[in-house]
Amino acid sequence: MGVLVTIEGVDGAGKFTLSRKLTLAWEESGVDVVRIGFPRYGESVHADIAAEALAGEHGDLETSVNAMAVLFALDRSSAAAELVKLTRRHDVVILDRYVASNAAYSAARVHEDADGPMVEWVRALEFDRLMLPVPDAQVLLGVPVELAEERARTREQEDGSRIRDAYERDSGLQRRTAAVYAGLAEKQWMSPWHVVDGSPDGDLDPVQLAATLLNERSRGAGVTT
Ligand SMILES: Nc1ncnc2c1ncn2[C@@H]1O[C@H](COP(=O)(O)OP(=O)(O)OP(=O)(O)O)[C@@H](O)[C@H]1O
Ligand SMILES: Cc1cn([C@H]2C[C@H](O)[C@@H](COP(=O)(O)O)O2)c(=O)[nH]c1=O
Repeated sequence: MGVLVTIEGVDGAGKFTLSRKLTLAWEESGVDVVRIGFPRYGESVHADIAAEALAGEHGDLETSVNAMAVLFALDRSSAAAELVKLTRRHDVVILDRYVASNAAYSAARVHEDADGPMVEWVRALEFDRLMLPVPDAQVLLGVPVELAEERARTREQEDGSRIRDAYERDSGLQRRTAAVYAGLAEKQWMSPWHVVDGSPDGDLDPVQLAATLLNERSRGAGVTT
């Protein structure tokens, strides 16, 4: 079995960029890696409806925290069998966002923390009911929220197809989401977490991180909730 690794963080933190650097580092050392990003826009109707809701379509759908979370969860559910298969066939499967995104954003939307009922609801829905595979390791890419917001704004100006959605425009939500993520990492929610500093003066070394993550399966992932 390969290692199932996730990258988590607020919007604009640099998750996609980091997942590419990690993928490159693994490939350069001969590790067989596959990368998947959630939500799976263009591949999953649930993901596309969620994106449309965040862009203002579908009436009051976006106002329901649980309905949005169920859409994101169903997107993952329809990829569950494939995830298990990929983890058997490759050394590493790296996911850009996964279940912890739903836990962090949903809890933040209802002003709860990592110990609240929303995080437990997401855990029961996705891991118990939908039986999604539990990651071997989760990486929290920490950057100051102001920097992440600035990056998302710049990306919007440079790429007309990346218009900021309702969550990205909500500074309070981004701050609360960062706090819930910190709480999930602190309690090592579901699997070991690695908190890395993605700020410009941080000491993030993708090559070193890639090596550390590769060892997670052999370390034997302990599960805490
Ligand atoms: N280390 C970095 N230094 C400078 N700019 C960066 C860095 N990492 C990412 N960026 C830039 O910040 C923007 C957001 O990065 P990226 O798309 O990787 O973030 P993300 O966390 O995947 O975003 P989202 O969750 O909103 O899709 C991009 O324009 C990217 O080029
Ligand atoms: C996967 C997932 C995502 N979200 C949130 C996080 C973002 O604000 C939006 C869209 O995701 P993207 O990475 O910016 O394309 O949705 C969420 O609340 N729950 C999830 O499971």
